Parts: sequence; structure tokens; C-alpha cells
Amino acid sequence: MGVSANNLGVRAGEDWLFRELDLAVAEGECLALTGSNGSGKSTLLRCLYGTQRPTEGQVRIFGQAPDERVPEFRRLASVLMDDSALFDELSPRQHLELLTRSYPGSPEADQELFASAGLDARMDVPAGKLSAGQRRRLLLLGAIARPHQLLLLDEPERALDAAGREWLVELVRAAKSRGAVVVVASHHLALVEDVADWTVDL
Ligand SMILES: Nc1ncnc2c1ncn2[C@@H]1O[C@H](COP(=O)(O)OP(=O)(O)OP(=O)(O)O)[C@@H](O)[C@H]1O
Repeated sequence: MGVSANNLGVRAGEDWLFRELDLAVAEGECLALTGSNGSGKSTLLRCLYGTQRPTEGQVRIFGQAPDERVPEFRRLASVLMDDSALFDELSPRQHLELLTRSYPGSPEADQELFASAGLDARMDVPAGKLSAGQRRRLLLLGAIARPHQLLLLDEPERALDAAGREWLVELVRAAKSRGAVVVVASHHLALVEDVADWTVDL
């Protein structure tokens, strides 16, 4: 199993954000996390990435306990979280070069991918000068272009226009067809209804 969780729970003060949650997401499948603001979607993603310890229960990512300090785990999981950031002074091209250097042989880190994101005319503009949606596209590309078997995405549709949202849906479909597991917190209906195999409503 790609991602599994047994009896997972996180308590926030007196209340439980979620409890007795069991997950089983196989390779090539997408799990969508839905729910209102503050319902615990980002918290659950952090538990899957190992940056937050659940109050109870256990997570396994391809058989391992998630721990971003472990290099093997970092090669397994790629994330776009609330706090994901770009290097403002580096252009998309320089971000691409950095990725290629950090992950030699990564098949996804190619110029074609940047063209598909509509960033090809902005390849040499410092990221700090890109629009919010363009920055979001670059962040998404950064997550996709790293080697991964698990993709964790926290509201990736934020700041994207209609074309960007369609592009995002295609990115997630492509990740699934490569056999990756995708877990995405999202309010984007096309992603939740048409692409996700499972939904957990928190
Ligand atoms: N261990 C904890 N102890 C206390 N409070 C916590 C704990 N973990 C999470 N919370 C709180 O629970 C709430 C859940 O927030 P979270 O960001 O996970 O929700 P979300 O569904 O992603 O929200 P949004 O849709 O607004 O992004 C927050 O108010 C957070 O501060």
C-alpha cells in the first residue's frame, strides 16, 4: 500500500480535529481531503509528511514511518504546503537548474514541463517579480519535478486562474498515471469529483 493510516487522530485542545481515521491509498490513486476552514486538512497532510505527530494512530508511507529528515523519505515524498517558498531572486530557469542539479536524472525536470505551465515567456524573470498565480505554477512545478512516489498538495488551486486550474487537473492525472499516490486538500470541484478516487471530508 502506498499510503496507509490506522486509527489516526489529532486532538486540538478539548476537541478532536479527526479521530479513528483509517486510510489506504494505493499507487496510481488520488485521495482528496475536503472540509471547511480549520477542519484539519493541513494538519492531516502534515501527519502524512511526518512534520506533525498525531495524538494517536500510525502512518505508513510505502512501508516507512514518514520523516522528512531521512533522505530516502525525502526522495519518496514531494510536497506543496502552505509554507512552501521560492527563491525570490532566482528565475524559473534557475529553479529548474537547481532541481536538475539536486536530483540528477529526474525525468520530470525538463523545459517542456515549464512550457506546459505557461511560464516559458517568463523563464528569466526573478520569481519575486512573477504574479501570484505564476508563482503558484512554479511552486507546483517544483513539487512535480522532484522525484516522488507520493505527492502531498495543500490547496494547490489557490491563486490559479481557470486555465491554471485545468492544467492542475492534468498534472494530477499525469501523476496518477505514472503510478504516484496523490493526497490533495482541495476545494477545486473538478479535482475532487473527477480525479480523486477517494474523498475524506473532515
Ligand atoms: N496539535 C494541535 N493542538 C492544538 N490545535 C491544533 C493542533 N493541530 C492543529 N490545531 C488547530 O486546528 C485547526 C486546524 O487547522 P488546519 O490548518 O489543519 O485546517 P484546514 O482544514 O487546513 O484549514 P484551511 O481550509 O483554512 O486551510 C487550526 O486552528 C490549528 O491551529
